[in-house]
Amino acid sequence: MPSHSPYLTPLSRTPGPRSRVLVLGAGNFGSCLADHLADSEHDVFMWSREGDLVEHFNKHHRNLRYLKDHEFPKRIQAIGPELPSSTFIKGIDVVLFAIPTEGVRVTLDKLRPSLDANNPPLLIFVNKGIETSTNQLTLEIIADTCGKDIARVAAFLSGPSFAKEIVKRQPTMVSIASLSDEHAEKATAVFHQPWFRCYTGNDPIGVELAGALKNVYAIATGIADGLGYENNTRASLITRGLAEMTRVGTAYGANPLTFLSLAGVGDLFLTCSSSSSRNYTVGHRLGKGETLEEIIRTLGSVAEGVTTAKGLHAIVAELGVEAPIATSVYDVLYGAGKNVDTAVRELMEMPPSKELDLPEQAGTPLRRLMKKLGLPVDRRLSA
Ligand SMILES: NC(=O)C1=CN([C@@H]2O[C@H](COP(=O)(O)OP(=O)(O)OC[C@H]3O[C@@H](n4cnc5c(N)ncnc54)[C@H](O)[C@@H]3O)[C@@H](O)[C@H]2O)C=CC1
Ligand SMILES: O=C(CO)COP(=O)(O)O
Repeated sequence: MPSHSPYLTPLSRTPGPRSRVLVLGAGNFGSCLADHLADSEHDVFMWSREGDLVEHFNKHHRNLRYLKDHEFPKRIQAIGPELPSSTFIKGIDVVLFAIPTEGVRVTLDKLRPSLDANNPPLLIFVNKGIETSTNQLTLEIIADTCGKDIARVAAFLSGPSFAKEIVKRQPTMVSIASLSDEHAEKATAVFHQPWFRCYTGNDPIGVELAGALKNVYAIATGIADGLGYENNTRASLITRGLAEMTRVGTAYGANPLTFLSLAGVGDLFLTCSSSSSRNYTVGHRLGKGETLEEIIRTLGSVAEGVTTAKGLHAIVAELGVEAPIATSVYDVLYGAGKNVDTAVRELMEMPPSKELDLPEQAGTPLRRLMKKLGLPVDRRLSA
């Protein structure tokens, strides 16, 4: 059972349909969601590419490297390091991708021959990033690797959800979006519990962009905090970060309201204001004077904002939108050693501008994607 404070009443489970779920990735988030799903009485198989972790997990019901203090339910079976066979996958109802974005394409490529395009398992993605080699979001990667039938029904779960709090059954709320309303509802039925409320939506591109971009702004607030700036600065960066995210998202074709959702401002606020966030921590340590190489070497876990800052920089250039905070983060991480203090000063010395402005031309990347998927663009487009 999860370890609650004795003063908190644990929320009880709501019985629901039982599924056979394959969780890909046994890091912080994969193992935390495997725990949640097993506690929701699903049959859970958790794949890891780390053979020693698999062996140790099945013997001791503990994860060798992540969430080390937590004892996992015995009904989770770890598998790996090889990906499961086609026959195994044919018996699976839900495949949950909980690996970093950089690993999604190659994993989908390997799984594709096992996926029946006419009757695929429900595919749910929780990664929050932009692929660096293509500057694509995961929905675009799915369309490339698996084709339109699978991309049209993929679902995306995102929102303010630190793994270490979910395993303690702290009340948590997330967004689940898909181009298919039916599949967003199916994914919700798999995850929803009184301690883990899921809200459905039909803007997966907005949900994905919000989840990926907030990591870059968390690096920015971490830098400011690390430098010694205080609450006014952090609140201002979060708010201007939200304006930037909404502007980029709208130009991409997302619904601007998505940035006011759990996946949007909810996760932005969480990640930009807590030292539990790896992305915030990267920024904080940069602000304190450490080098990026040293931070990455010792972090022990992925901070997607570091790679996403590159993809975002390219998208901002392609769409021609203003994103000064994202540009500053990119310059600090990759721009000829720009000093963090200089980056903050340059932001503060920009000329005054309108507070809320959305781009007039919206949706080119989304139009491209919807055309590829053979779907109408009208109700998805923000402007
Ligand atoms: N930790 C958290 O609280 C949350 C994490 N996320 C997102 O979930 C994704 C995974 O994050 P974490 O589990 O926290 O990361 P982690 O660093 O704790 O674990 C990553 C896992 O993925 C595996 N992995 C890494 N690269 C891989 C590849 N190329 N192919 C196959 N497996 C690979 C690792 O072996 C490890 O099992 C990220 O996109 C993150 O932004 C989303 C919400 C909350
Ligand atoms: O996305 C997260 C919580 O919702 C986790 O954030 P970090 O990856 O910065 O730890």
